[in-house]
Amino acid sequence: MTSIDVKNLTKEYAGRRAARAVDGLSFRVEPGRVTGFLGPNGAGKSTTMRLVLGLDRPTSGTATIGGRPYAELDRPLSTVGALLDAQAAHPSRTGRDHLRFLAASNGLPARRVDEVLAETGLEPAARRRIRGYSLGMRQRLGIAAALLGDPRVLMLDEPANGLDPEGIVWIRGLLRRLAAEGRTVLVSSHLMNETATFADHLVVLGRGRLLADVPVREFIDAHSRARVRVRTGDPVRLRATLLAKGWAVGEAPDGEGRWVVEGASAEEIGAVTAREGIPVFELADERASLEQAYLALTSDAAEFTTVSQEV
Ligand SMILES: Nc1ncnc2c1ncn2[C@@H]1O[C@H](COP(=O)(O)OP(=O)(O)OP(=O)(O)O)[C@@H](O)[C@H]1O
Repeated sequence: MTSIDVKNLTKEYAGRRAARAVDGLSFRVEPGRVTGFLGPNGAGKSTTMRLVLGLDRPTSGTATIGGRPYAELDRPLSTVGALLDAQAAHPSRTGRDHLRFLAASNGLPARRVDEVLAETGLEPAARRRIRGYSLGMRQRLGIAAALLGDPRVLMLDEPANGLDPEGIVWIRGLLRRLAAEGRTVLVSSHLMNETATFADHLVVLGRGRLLADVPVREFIDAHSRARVRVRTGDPVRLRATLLAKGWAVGEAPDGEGRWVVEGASAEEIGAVTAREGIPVFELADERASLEQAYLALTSDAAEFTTVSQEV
């Protein structure tokens, strides 16, 4: 089983303000699931990926793939495939030549080029020069390159960037399939709701530190409060009754007489309104989105509370 292990990893960049891009970071990325790697701009996601791939040296700590540093892997492209910068391919080459070059220089069979071109839907553009590729096509080419060695581990930095809606559906399916095949899949993103559509697990960074290492569902439950949406024929009495019971009531944005009650369940509100004889036309639990939970966690940068899960 090939996991990514980051232990006490720290990276300081020399400069005017010696900043810690990564600060004492420890987490493990497990095989067989998609791990979403989240955090605001500058949180340290790309730096962490670069350190795992041996593209940068850590100030302290270790990053290993299957227990070994990247530099010690015998056939790196067959162990880990990465998409870091979709602009990295040479613009005057065709997509196919770019992949052929990568395959030849890494001792990979040429048939893999056709396989990954088919996998990423790039066959029609394979003989065109990369300079004419759209951002979405460059992303697909970067993903094709990552898949070339049929690796057990994939690390993709914002793979959905520039993809059209069809491309987004495609990448979701691809990520799910790669995980179902038992591969280790780490995917960074800014888009929380998007990440929830494909990730099983989350690693969240803030200012280079670990904020959360949890299953997606547990993350939402831990960081969002229950709330209920209720529509009534007697809003004045409903509001007064709920406030008297200590619930926070705010008017719902639809302006059609629906109220949102924070920190309550539909059962609780149903019981109260039945007891008080307040007519209720609608009553529903609302699920807080991952976006809300994520913002709640990262907005308070001072509160670096770590929610970790033993693995
Ligand atoms: N080569 C470098 N020299 C100096 N500082 C750097 C360098 N690379 C990154 N940093 C700094 O390290 C911090 C982390 O950046 P990083 O790119 O890893 O974050 P990120 O989470 O990937 O952000 P984004 O989502 O914006 O890509 C930032 O403050 C950034 O300015």
